[in-house]
Amino acid sequence: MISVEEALLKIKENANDFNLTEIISLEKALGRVLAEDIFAPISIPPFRQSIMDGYAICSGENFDYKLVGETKTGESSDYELKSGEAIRIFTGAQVPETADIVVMQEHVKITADGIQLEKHYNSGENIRTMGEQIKEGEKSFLKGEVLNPSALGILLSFGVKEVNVLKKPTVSIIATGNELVDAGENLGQGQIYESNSHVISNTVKQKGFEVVSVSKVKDSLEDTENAIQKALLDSDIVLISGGISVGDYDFVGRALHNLKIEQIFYKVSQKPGKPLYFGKKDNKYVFALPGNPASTLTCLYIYFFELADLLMSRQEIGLTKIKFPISEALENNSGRALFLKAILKGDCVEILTHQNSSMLLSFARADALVFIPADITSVKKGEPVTSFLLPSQN
Ligand SMILES: Nc1nc2c(c(=O)[nH]1)N[C@H]1C(S)=C(S)[C@@H](COP(=O)(O)OP(=O)(O)OC[C@H]3O[C@@H](n4cnc5c(N)ncnc54)[C@H](O)[C@@H]3O)O[C@H]1N2
Ligand code: MOO
Repeated sequence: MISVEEALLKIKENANDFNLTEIISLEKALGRVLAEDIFAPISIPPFRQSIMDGYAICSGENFDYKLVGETKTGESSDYELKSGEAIRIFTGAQVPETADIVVMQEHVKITADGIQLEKHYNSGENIRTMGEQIKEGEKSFLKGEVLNPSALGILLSFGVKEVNVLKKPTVSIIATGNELVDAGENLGQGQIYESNSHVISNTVKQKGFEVVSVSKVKDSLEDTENAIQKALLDSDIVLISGGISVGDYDFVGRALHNLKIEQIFYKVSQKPGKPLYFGKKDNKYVFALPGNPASTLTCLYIYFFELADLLMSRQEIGLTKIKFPISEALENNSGRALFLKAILKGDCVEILTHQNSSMLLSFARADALVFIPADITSVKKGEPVTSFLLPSQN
């Protein structure tokens, strides 16, 4: 059995095998991660631009300027102005090479053959120079940056239509167990309604990944093997619920072995979620999540989120960790690390009741998972404890 820290390290060591990229249109690129550096194909702005509505002048000896033409926004402007000449110009319009100042229209008087300035202007005023924001050829974005609306705005202003991003892994879900019945069906003796596949699917979507298939299998080696094999063809990550413990009808471990999935780890010294399995085949990943609902969800938040963020080259990996003083003392005699459902109250974190791995209700109300390392047997009231903040649950 390995420690939580070792398990997270093993995920990190194995996450770089994925590294797949795809070219997508900018319309679909919000929130995606750049797969390569981007160099500006053109300067921004691409020409000298007027910042104001007014007059572009070629500065002269006095305040009087002769008006010789006009450039509207969107037109090219190749006036060859001589000192003392001006053209009418508008915000965003091209300033001719021979003009060195744009004068706001509020600061001029109209004269018989042109304009008279009412104040002194310095050379370059009210002109955006070409490439003022970004020069052609400049490295504008780095591999790994997330494309937010403004980044996409810049790419559009480059005239770009497509972008090379990291491929988002796709996910398949398999729920195992003879006892499972879908909501709406009759519940026989010994049966329970199936919930894990939905919890997993919603948590995967919360992370922004696509679920491409959800299947349910009975406790049979053949069915389990077939379902895993199909899921590996359909998707990049396979998440299996239940059947990973040591019972006679827990077939997931044997199925994974028969399918020659490379086991990276099995069993983590933690509560809940001890029989967690992580493996890979080529650049596909498999988590077999212990079937108890709170174990399944804890393992998703701690380990699947870690893998997901690593595969997407995110800057922040896994749930945000903050230390808060604990509101009551606690004991840990399990010999395993604990992940405890907790709420934030004032400046403190309070451990909720109903922590059993079968209990999901406390999770529904939790803000955080408090982590108590395996070697810590007691924590005093007020001691700071590591708290993994849960993503907003709505
Ligand atoms: N002899 C031992 N027995 C067990 C051990 C052990 O070390 N030695 N570990 C226990 C721990 S810890 C856990 S956790 C469970 C995990 O077992 P499995 O992953 O094989 O899960 P199942 O037995 O299939 O299910 C456990 C529990 O969860 C319910 N369940 C399963 N799937 C769903 C679902 N899709 N929706 C809702 N609920 C589900 C299932 O009915 C069981 O009650 O093993 C212990 N045993
Ligand atoms: O490790 Mo299990 O998830 O405690 O019930």
